[in-house]
Amino acid sequence: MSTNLVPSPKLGLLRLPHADGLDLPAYETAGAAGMDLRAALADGTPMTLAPGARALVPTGFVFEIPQGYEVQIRPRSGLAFKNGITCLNTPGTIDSDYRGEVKVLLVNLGTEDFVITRGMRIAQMVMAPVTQANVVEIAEAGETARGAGGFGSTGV
Ligand SMILES: O=c1ccn([C@H]2C[C@H](O)[C@@H](COP(=O)(O)OP(=O)(O)OP(=O)(O)O)O2)c(=O)[nH]1
Ligand SMILES: [Mg+2]
Repeated sequence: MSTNLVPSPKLGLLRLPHADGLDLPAYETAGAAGMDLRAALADGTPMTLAPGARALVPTGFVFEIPQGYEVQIRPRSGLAFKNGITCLNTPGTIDSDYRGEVKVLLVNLGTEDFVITRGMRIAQMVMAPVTQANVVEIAEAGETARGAGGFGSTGV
């Protein structure tokens, strides 16, 4: 259930045949920012990620994201802490006009094999507003106190 004061934007989820029977992503608590994504692997054919290996894991859903929004795919902290499993391209970006299956790019940064089974919650998705910039090429960039200082220029 949404606790937002403004109406929640609609996120369409198109279930693909290999997601048959899997729970829809859902907010697990009233204030959750993300919804967990499940591995839509065939039953009985788990995927093993060896240390250092990466794999694209299917979620079994096509998203219909409203224009003006994106979906970010982020790691789950429990898997990262316990198993060294994270999303290689975090945060993954799902464009509002993408109509392919959403997949999760997992990498095993741990020291043990990690076995992914059907229905396992492998990552989370956060829907967020995006602003498309009006890009203009300029001749000079306006002066600021920071100038070109960065990468630790303000000290520790
Ligand atoms: O974790 C991810 C990241 C991306 N995508 C899908 C949706 C996204 O809209 C599309 C393109 O992603 P991105 O722009 O990050 O990849 P790219 O390498 O720039 O590919 P493209 O040239 O297709 O944009 O791939 C996923 O399913 N999972
Ligand atoms: Mg791209």
